[in-house]
Amino acid sequence: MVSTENNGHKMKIPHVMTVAGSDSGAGAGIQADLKACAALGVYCSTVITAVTAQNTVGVQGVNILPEDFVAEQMKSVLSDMEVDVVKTGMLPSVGMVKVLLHSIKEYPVQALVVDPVMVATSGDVLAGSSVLPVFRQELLPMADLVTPNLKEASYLLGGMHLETVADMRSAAKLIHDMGPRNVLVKGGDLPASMDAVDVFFDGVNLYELGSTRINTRNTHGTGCTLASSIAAELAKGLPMLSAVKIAKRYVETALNYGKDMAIGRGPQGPFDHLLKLKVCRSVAPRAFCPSDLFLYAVTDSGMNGKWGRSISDAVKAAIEGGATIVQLRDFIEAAKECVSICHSKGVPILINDRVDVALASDADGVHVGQSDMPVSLVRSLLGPEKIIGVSCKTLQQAHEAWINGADYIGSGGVFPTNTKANNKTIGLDGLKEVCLASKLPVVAIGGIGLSNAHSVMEINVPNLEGVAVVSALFNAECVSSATKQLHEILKQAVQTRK
Ligand SMILES: Nc1ncnc2c1ncn2[C@@H]1O[C@H](COP(=O)(O)OP(=O)(O)OP(=O)(O)O)[C@@H](O)[C@H]1O
Ligand SMILES: Cc1ncc(CO)c(N)n1
Ligand SMILES: [Mg+2]
Repeated sequence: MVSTENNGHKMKIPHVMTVAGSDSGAGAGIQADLKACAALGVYCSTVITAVTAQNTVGVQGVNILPEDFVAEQMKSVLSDMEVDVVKTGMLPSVGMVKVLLHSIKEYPVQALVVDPVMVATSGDVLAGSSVLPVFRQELLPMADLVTPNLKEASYLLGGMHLETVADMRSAAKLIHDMGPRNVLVKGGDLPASMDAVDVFFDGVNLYELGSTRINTRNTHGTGCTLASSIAAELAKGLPMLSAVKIAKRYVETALNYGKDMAIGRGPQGPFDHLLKLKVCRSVAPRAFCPSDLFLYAVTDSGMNGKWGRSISDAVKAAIEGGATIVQLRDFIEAAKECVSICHSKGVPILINDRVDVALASDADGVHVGQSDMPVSLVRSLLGPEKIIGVSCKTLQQAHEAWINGADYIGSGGVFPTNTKANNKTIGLDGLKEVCLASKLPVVAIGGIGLSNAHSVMEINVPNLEGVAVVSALFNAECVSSATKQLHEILKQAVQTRK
C-alpha cells in the first residue's frame, strides 16, 4: 500500500500496478485501468507495454515498447512504491511476459490478475498467437486469477468452440488445469444472451455470476475495467469471489450510467467509469458472506418497548448472544447508533426497506420486499459494494433477485406469524422449492423460534444458510440468552446436517 501522512497519521492507500497497453481513445487499456481504480478509490500506477492508435472504429496502429524499457518502468514502480496487486492487460510478446514474470519474482506482490488480452472486440489483434505457449506454460501458473473472454478462452484451449454457459463451465475447468488459482470466463460476447453471465471457478466450486445485459453500443473496455476493478478490490483486502462480484457490479453500473453517451462514430464506444453517483469507498467494504445469514436478528420497536429496552440495547444484547447479522426496522435516530454498535463488533447491519436511511446511516445494505423499490434500482443507488436482500416466495422471484443483483434472498413465511399481517405461509415445502431454485444464499423467515428452528435447517439444502427471527429474540425477557439458545440449536442442526 502507498502511505500518506494525514494529520500525523500514516494512511494506507491500496495500490494496483497495471501492466498494459495505452488506448488513445481512452476506453480500454491503461486508461480504463486508471479510471476504474480511481472510481473505486485505489491508487493505480501504470507500466505501458505498447501504445495503440485506437478509436471507436477499431485499432489503426500498434507500437510495441522495447522490452528492456518495460522492465525499467516495472523496476521504477516496484522498487519504490508498495504495490499490493499487479494486473496485466496487453502483453504483446513472449519477451514481455518473461520480463513481467522476472519482475514479480524479484518484487513479490499479494496477487497477480491476468487479463489475457489477445483480440479487441473490433477483431484487431493486440497479441498474436505466438504468445500462447508462454501464456499457458509460464504466465497462467503464476496467476491468482485469469479473466479470458470467450475468444481468448477458445484460443487458450486450442480453438475449442464456446457458445453456451455450459461450454463456459467446461472451459473454466480446463483453463484451471493450466495452473491459475482462479478462472473467470467472461460471457459479454455470448451470442443472443439476455443476461451477461460470467463463470467463475476456484478449483472446487463453479459459480455463474449473472447481471442484466445493458443495451448499449458503449461496451469498449469492459474486459480491462473488470480485471482492474477486481485487482482494486483485492488490493483493499477482499477475498477473490467477493472482489469479482463487486467488480462485475461496478462494470454493470458504469455501463448503465454511460449507456447513452455519444462519443465517436464507430460501432463500439467507451462508457462512464467515473459514475455520476460516487458511492464507492477506498476502505474495504463489509464483504457479504452467506454465513452471515446464520442467525439473522430483525428488530421490532413495539416488542422492545414493551420490555422497556432501547433499540440499541436490544441490538447489543442480540450480538452478545451470537446474532450474525442485524436488520433494523426502526429509523434514522436508532440507525446511526446501531450502525456504530454493529461495526464495532464486525456484524453487518441492514435496513428494512429504506434505501435513504441506509445511505444516511452508512449501514451495510438493505432488505427489500417485492412491493418495495426494485432491486436493480436499489443497486444503482447503493452502488456495487452494499448488501441487498430481497424477500421471495416463488422461483420466478428468486431468479429475478439473482439477475437484478441481490446478494441473498429471504424466503417465507415458513410458519404462520403475527409479526406480519396477511403474509402468505409457504411452509417447509415451499421454502425447500425456493432454495433449490435459488442461485443465491437463502435465509428462512416467518414464525421461526426455539421450538421449530431445527426442523427448518433439517430440510437439508446447502444454500439455506440460516434463520431470520423477530419475536424469538425481541419478545423475550432476556434477548442475549434467547439469542444464545437459538444459536446453540442452529449449531446442532448444522452439525447433524454434515
Ligand atoms: N452489455 C453488457 N451488459 C452488462 N454487462 C456486460 C455487457 N457486456 C459485457 N458485460 C460484462 O463485462 C465484463 C467483460 O466482459 P467481455 O466478455 O465483454 O470482456 P472483453 O471482451 O474482454 O471486453 P473488451 O471489450 O474490453 O475486450 C463481463 O463481466 C461481462 O459480463
Ligand atoms: C490497449 C488495449 N488493451 C486492451 C484492449 C481490449 O479491450 C484494447 N482494446 N486495447
Ligand atoms: Mg467484449
